[in-house]
Amino acid sequence: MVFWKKNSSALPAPSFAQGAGIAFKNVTCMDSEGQRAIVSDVTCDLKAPSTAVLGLNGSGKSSLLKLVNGIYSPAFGQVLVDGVEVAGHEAAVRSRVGLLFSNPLAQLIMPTPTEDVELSLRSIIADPVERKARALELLESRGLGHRAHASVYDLSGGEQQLVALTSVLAVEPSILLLDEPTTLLDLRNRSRLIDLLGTLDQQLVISTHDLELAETCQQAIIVSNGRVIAQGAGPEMVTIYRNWCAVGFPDEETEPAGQQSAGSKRA
Ligand SMILES: Nc1ncnc2c1ncn2[C@@H]1O[C@H](COP(=O)(O)OP(=O)(O)OP(=O)(O)O)[C@@H](O)[C@H]1O
Repeated sequence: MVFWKKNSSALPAPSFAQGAGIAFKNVTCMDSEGQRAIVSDVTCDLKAPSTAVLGLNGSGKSSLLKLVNGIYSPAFGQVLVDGVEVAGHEAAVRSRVGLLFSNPLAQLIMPTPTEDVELSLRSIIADPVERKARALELLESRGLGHRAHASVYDLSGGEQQLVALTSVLAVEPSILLLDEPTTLLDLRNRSRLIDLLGTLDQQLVISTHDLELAETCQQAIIVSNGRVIAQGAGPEMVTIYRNWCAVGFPDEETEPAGQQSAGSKRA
């Protein structure tokens, strides 16, 4: 696996085609040791306003998201974001693609919400006074004004998630990748987050085990053993996925129910 190369920003600024979406072209990504494909020959276009990525634990969902914003690089094939290949343009792509982790503490790196959002704004607002004012305004708009100067460790999980989302959205990316965004939330905060996602202008790609959330997405893909094995309308894919979870996936050998293990069998 190849990680982001710092000198990529030296390349000429690429011209993005707004709305072209995400394209995987015969993408294979190897694990850190280069021994095993964690994503195998994936070809698909993600253009819908919202796409759910469904799959069992370890099927490769997060790895697909990491390929889109250049945290992981393909060993073979190409990943395109709005018509621009991610490899070689990682910095430019990251300014267009926000990624929200399932555990907000994995991405809140500053001591307080205000400082975290300010850090995010550094790339677009040079003046520190203006930056702080904007950070406070954004936190206020998400109902977090009263927690703006608290320690991020003193926030509830739901508040941490909202701060992380505020930081990611502060730079107005055109695509938002969300990795299991509802996993750590209670029912109320889960509903609030789903409602909030419905108001965003960004193209959303959501890796999730939350099938109700997946049903709200226009599109869904089903990932199994690092391959995209189905793509279609969100609700239709959820029905198919539920069935495969019960009876076995097409690329698994038949095993007695309850004994199937993710990643252990190949078609
Ligand atoms: N950097 C890495 N080095 C080695 N193996 C990796 C790496 N990243 C992912 N993997 C492996 O690739 C497989 C897919 O991982 P991934 O995190 O993409 O799955 P997932 O579908 O998101 O799983 P979950 O639903 O449990 O979060 C797993 O077996 C995982 O251990």
